[in-house]
Amino acid sequence: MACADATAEQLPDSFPGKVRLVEMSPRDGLQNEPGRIIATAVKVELINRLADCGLNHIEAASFVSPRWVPQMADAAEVMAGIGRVPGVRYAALTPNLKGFEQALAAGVDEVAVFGAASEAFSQKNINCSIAESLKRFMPVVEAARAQGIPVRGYVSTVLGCPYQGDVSPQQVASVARELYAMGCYEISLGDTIGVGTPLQAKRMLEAVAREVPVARLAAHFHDTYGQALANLYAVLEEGIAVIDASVAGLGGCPYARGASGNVAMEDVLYMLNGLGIDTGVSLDKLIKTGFWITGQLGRQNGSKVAQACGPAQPLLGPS
Ligand SMILES: CC(C)(COP(=O)([O-])OP(=O)([O-])OC[C@H]1O[C@@H](n2cnc3c(N)ncnc32)[C@H](O)[C@@H]1OP(=O)([O-])[O-])[C@@H](O)C(=O)NCCC(=O)NCCSC(=O)C[C@@](C)(O)CC(=O)[O-]
Repeated sequence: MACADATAEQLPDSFPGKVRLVEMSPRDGLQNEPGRIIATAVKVELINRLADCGLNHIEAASFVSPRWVPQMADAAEVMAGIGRVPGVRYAALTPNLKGFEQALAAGVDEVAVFGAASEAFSQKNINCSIAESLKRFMPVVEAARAQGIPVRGYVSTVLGCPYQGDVSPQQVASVARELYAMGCYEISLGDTIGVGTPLQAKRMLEAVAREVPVARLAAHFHDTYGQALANLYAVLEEGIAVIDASVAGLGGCPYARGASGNVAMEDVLYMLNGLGIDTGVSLDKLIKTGFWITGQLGRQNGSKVAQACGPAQPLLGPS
């Protein structure tokens, strides 16, 4: 069987017919890369290649404090360097008004505020409580609305926190509700440390869906414990139709100890192709892009599908 041709099965009724894929690698994928600062030109080429794969929603950068996340310090240069493909939405994280103003000047199409369901994680990641973070996001959402820029909202630690352990579905639902009520058009639910399992993911989603329509929710699962695809299948069955993932499974949050990458985009796409769910993305090109970026970073490709299908390409390593 050719790699791009996972056999399409009859789609169960509860599944969405179409899924929007949100590519995380230029931001979530690279923000935690250890060792050396990745060249702006590499980030720019990655984003251009991802757009060429058919991905039309790419989180390209992060306008956060460079002291907190040095890998994202060149966000404005990255935005200035990329080719802007019509129909592709180039998004960026903005934790506060300062970040929003920089993102606006850099010409992003969309911004995202990022909160957490766990107090401890909120403190470690953005240096404030959940309540304070929500207060801080409000002017960002208002300023974005005034400029006609859509705002996405993240809730981290939806299935567990590296600092405080269990997180209740009700707490996730409460933060998601606040972000949605504030004006975020979509809430992305992050299993930041990839500890969740399928029934837990379903229960969490059921609680959130009582507060925010499921059509306004996205799944953002990391694959630390190898559960991400199973968890995605569980939430697809509940109607989730937006999935965040990262080519080659790159990534991890600098403020979540032990967190590995996002679920690999290639693996998600292979599964969706097998379910007959339309995405408009080329698996073949994506696999090539995954090998290209892992070659640039000098690291192994974290996608099982790429490992199974791709030519065993030698790592080029950093030059
Ligand atoms: C939120 C802050 C800024 C608070 O950090 P703070 O230290 O409390 O902020 P502050 O307002 O006191 O400012 C301190 C300094 O930072 C500067 N500053 C302030 N804001 C900005 C900005 N936007 N851009 C550039 N610089 C900024 C500000 O100007 C000042 O500079 P100084 O006067 O000391 O020279 C900080 O904690 C921060 O940047 N955190 C970022 C953390 C981060 O990016 N984490 C990774 C992304 S979240 C994630 O990965 C999870 C997710 C989304 O993928 C979903 C999931 O998987 O769960």
